[in-house]
Parts: sequence; C-alpha cells; structure tokens
Amino acid sequence: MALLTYSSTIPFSSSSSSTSLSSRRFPATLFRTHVSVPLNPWRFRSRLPRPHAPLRAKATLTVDSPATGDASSRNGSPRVLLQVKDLKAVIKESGQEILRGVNLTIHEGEVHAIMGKNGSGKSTFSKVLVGHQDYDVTGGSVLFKDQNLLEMEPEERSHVGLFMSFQIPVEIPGVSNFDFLHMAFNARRKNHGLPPVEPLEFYSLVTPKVASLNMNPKFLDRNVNEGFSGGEKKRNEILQLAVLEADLAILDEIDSGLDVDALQDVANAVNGLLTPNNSVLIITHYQRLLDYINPSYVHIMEEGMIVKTELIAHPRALMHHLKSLLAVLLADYHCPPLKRV
Ligand SMILES: Nc1ncnc2c1ncn2[C@@H]1O[C@H](COP(=O)(O)OP(=O)(O)OP(=O)(O)O)[C@@H](O)[C@H]1O
Repeated sequence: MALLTYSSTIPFSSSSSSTSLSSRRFPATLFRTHVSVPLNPWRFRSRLPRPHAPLRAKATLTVDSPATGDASSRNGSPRVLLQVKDLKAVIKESGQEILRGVNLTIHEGEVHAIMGKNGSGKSTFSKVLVGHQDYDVTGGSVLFKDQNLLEMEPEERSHVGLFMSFQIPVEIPGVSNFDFLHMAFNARRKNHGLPPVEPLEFYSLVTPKVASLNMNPKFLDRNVNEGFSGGEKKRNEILQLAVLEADLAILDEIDSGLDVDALQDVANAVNGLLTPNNSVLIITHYQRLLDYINPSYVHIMEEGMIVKTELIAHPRALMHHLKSLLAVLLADYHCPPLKRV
C-alpha cells in the first residue's frame, strides 16, 4: 500500500511525564510530529471491494507532549475534561510510592488507552482518580471540568460525571439491577437540578440499552452482580455507564475474562456511548480491545509514570486533531471561530 508521509507540527494535548512546556502561545504548543498516512487505494481503484475496517495511520511523536493544556479557553477547541499534572501517590498503609508523576490531559471526544506491564501503576492511577481510600496523593493536581477533583469525595466525583468500572465488580445483595440503575440515574439528574424520572419511564429508557448489549431484559430483575458470570458483570458495568451517561468513563480491564462475542458487545456498547462531548479512558493489557474501540491516544505506563504517548490517527481522531489545530491557529491569530456554513 502506498504511503503518504508528511511532517507537520500539530498541537498535542495529551501528556507525558518528562516535559512541562507552556501551552499559552502557539509556537510553544506545537510539536513536530511525523505522520504516515496510508493512501487510500480504494479511491483510485473503485471496483475493488472496500475493507470493513477503517484505515488507520500511526503518528509517532518525536517530542514528548506537554503536561499542560489550555484548550478549554480556545475558541471552538474541544474542552479539556481531565487534566492531571505531576500526580504522585503512595499506598496509605505502607507509604510506598506507586505514582511517580503522572501527566495526562484528556479532551472531550477523545478515547485514551493506558497500557503497561503488570504492576506499572495503571489501576492505581485510575483508583486515585476516583478517590480510592487505599491511596494518599502526595503531589500534583487533577482538574476535572476545571474543578479540583482531589478535594472531592468519591461520590461527588461520580456526581460531576466521572465513572469507573472495576476489575472486580461489586455485588449488592438485595438490590435489583433495575432499582440500582434507577436510583443512580435519578441521583445524577438531581445533581443536574433535574426532576426524578418515574420507574415506568425509566424502564422505557433502559430497555433499549439492555437490548443493545445483547442482554436478557430479565437481567434487570436480578440483584446487582449476584451470581453473574464474569462477562455478565462486565456488560452490566457498561450498562451502568450507558445509563449514567458519564462525561469521562474509566474502564479498567473491562476486557479481562471476556470471550470474543462478549468483547465485541462491550466494545460496540462503548463505541455507541461516545459523543463529541464525552471521553473514555481504557486501561488494558491487551491490544485486542483496541482492535474494536479506536483510541485517539495510547499511553505506556512504566513505574508509575506515562513514559510514551502514541497518537493514533484513524479518520475520526484525525478530524478531532485537525479541529484542535485550527482552533489553536485561529486563537493565536485572533480570528473569530469558524462557523458552519
Ligand atoms: N492497595 C495496595 N496494597 C498493596 N500494594 C498495592 C496496592 N495497590 C497497588 N499496589 C502495588 O502497586 C503496584 C502497582 O499496582 P497496580 O495494580 O496499579 O498495577 P497495574 O499496572 O494495574 O497492574 P496489573 O496490570 O497487573 O493490573 C503493584 O506492585 C501492586 O502490588
């Protein structure tokens, strides 16, 4: 396949640990990036059948991305949802340092994946984000939608739109799935100043989501996760995510223990949840989930730090990056934002 290779400077907002460039003005926010885009052979040989999979191009960053990002203030640029700077955390009991300066910026509309060896700190990072009691934060900052996440209780974090799946989902004896989802849904509405939704109306909202996950509707009557298989628990978590419509979903190893069919259902459901206004952070050991959910960025974690970030320029993500670039250029040259015509 022919390759069109070009070098360009694009703003890169996701971060790694070793740089802390200012993102205030345009020259400082630009990073030399080499992008290899496979030319689309189907365009020139239109009689050939089209492949089902989208063409993917990989961009290799030659300069680390900045720890900071200020895109929310730029005209038309995707809003920064999560901004983690130099985050350090220890295990409360032993004082052992696990996170040694994590930097990560996630904009709305992006899918980020964190990969890394066993024990590199991936799950600790996600648990620290949701405020797990086992860890103490010893340095750095975390802003979620411009609010200091580290000052919030775990429950508040979910109310402001952070959702996390668990490697081992919890069982809640005596509470049906339906009641649990209904309660969580109304709690979120209350947090947004909206009136509660009655059970009947909620039922009509939730059943299409159950169907889209290839789940039996009877499943709603069963107690939360009680007696569920591993795959059912994972689907149930994605159902919770779909119902709660989180702004940022952290999916910690949702692929572990799933067979191919369940993996596809879960991946399809996650893809179906993505909008230009929310984001997903996937934590995984395996590439296989990323074959079904296209990440915008893949980060590699080692010894409690993100040591490498790769931009995956599949068509949807590429559009997102181009939009960011345009917004940065317009803002720096004091142009009004582009309008749809
Ligand atoms: N609550 C805890 N108590 C004791 N040790 C812990 C705790 N949490 C994390 N650790 C240790 O911190 C290190 C990082 O663990 P973490 O679960 O974050 O790694 P991971 O990258 O998610 O690994 P895996 O891919 O195996 O899930 C490991 O050595 C682990 O044993």
